Amino acid sequence: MNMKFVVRGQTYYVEMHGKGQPILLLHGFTGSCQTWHPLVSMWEQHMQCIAIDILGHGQTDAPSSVQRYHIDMVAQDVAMLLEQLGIKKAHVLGYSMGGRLALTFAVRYPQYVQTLILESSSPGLKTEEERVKRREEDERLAQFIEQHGVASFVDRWENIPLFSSLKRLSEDVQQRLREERLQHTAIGLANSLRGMGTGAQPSWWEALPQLMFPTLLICGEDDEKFCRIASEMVQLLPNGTLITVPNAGHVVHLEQRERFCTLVQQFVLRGGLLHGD
Ligand SMILES: C=C(O[C@H]1C=C[C@H](C(=O)CCC(=O)O)[C@@H](C(=O)O)[C@@H]1O)C(=O)O
Repeated sequence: MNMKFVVRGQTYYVEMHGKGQPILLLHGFTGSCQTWHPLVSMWEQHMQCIAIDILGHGQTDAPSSVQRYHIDMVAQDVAMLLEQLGIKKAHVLGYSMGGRLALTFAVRYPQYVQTLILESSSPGLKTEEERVKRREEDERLAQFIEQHGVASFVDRWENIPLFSSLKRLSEDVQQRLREERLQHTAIGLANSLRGMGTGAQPSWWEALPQLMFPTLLICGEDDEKFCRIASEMVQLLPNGTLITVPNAGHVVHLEQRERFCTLVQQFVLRGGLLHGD
């Protein structure tokens, strides 16, 4: 079921599939609800899947004001969307940028969170020096998008080292991912980087020890950077589990779809426990 909701003047596109325990699905930068389509068919028998196009992405509005994309603003939008949907508590799954949003949402609105699942994500950058440097990098990337267009940006983006393992996937899967990345507007992607990029958000490193709900961190074995981040995060989480998935890089849900699906479903249906816990 596809719906649109207005939240503080912004129209959000939402897809809902299945029945059972609600799970909120938050895609990554250049993603959309389509990110989850290959997985929902396996989850919908047991979980009510609620996917959102994040501000600036897909069929959700892409406002011109950078401030509107601040990750705290978007997390509040998510809370208001759940209220409109009548959902008091949900499992929350975020991939990459969507994981940073999921973590922001969990820190700000823990009352809504049953369990938290973060795929290839981070709590942000620890120091203001790192954040300033990253904001400058993301500003340059945002200007590239605006000056050269989304297609040129996607050509560049899909070839960064972080996604090198995706070349192992079939042409069909790679083409579908490319088409998902191409659907957005330049202003939406550029302002998403400026407003909710890794350098623009607060650091949640010091908030991790306060997160009492079960938290599952998933990273791909070949994604050294985000496995390193996850290994540090799990030490700080009171109820954290880290699963490193072999033969996968940053996009675990694509590169090891069955394993990812099973991990998430087991974690959700067992209330935050995994086999052998
Ligand atoms: C390249 C880095 O940062 C980017 C990498 C991943 C994030 C993401 O959401 C990518 C999703 C995708 O394209 O499949 C993105 C983000 O969190 O906004 C980061 O900009 C890096 O080395 O940190």
